[in-house]
Amino acid sequence: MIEIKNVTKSFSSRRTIDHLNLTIPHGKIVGFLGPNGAGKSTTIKMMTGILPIDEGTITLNGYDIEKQPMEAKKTFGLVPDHPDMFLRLKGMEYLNFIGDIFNIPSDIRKERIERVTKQFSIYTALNDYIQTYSHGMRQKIIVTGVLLHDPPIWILDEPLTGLDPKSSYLLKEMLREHAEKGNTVFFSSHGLEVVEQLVDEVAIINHGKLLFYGTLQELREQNPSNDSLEEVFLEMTNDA
Ligand SMILES: Nc1ncnc2c1ncn2[C@@H]1O[C@H](COP(=O)(O)OP(=O)(O)OP(=O)(O)O)[C@@H](O)[C@H]1O
Repeated sequence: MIEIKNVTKSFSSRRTIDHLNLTIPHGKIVGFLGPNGAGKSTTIKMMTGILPIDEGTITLNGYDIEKQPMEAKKTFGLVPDHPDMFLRLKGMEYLNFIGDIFNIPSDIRKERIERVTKQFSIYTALNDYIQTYSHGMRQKIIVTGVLLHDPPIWILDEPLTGLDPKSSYLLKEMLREHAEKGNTVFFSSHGLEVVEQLVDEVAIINHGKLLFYGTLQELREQNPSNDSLEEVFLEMTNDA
């Protein structure tokens, strides 16, 4: 479970996140929607301890990300929007680094790395430098790292951008399976079709404020005059 309580964040006195309250429960896939600049990545960066919070608190499975960062960080895996990290490591070195940090026994490590990287078709690239990987391959190596330590909470910032259809399908299956086991999956997306296929609930923000949180069914019931999720979304986030 992720609990965001009254969180505010400003950049150079411009308020980007404005008293945001949101609880992401166990056992659900929650999609995080909002137009460009709405504050999705900023929220995810505060959730994961990358950016400090100005006001309010964020807890992950009960651990405060600012007061108990070590405990909180053990409970989640993050797939960031720009997967351009550890470029000077080879794929296998990166995965072993993750395995060492999270004390994953070598037999489990070997089995998970082999299984997931073969599914993602990056097994044969594990001895290449991440620098040489495409955007999609970089995403896949980070997702493999998350699956390697298998934390209860998965947080993903636009995870499907740049993935080929097979990998995108596979990742969606993995997200569903993770939530079905009672875990928490929270991902931001601009792909409304993906959201419609995958999520149990959606959170919609604009200008750092929560506009809606609930199921797609509830969203439709609240907006009966619009036929599609696209129309609901456009009307809800229309600034004109
Ligand atoms: N480090 C920063 N310094 C100054 N302003 C920032 C910083 N990070 C984000 N912002 C601003 O905060 C606002 C929200 O940005 P954010 O990246 O959270 O939006 P987003 O919803 O993820 O957008 P997108 O869908 O385009 O990725 C934007 O106006 C952005 O310019």
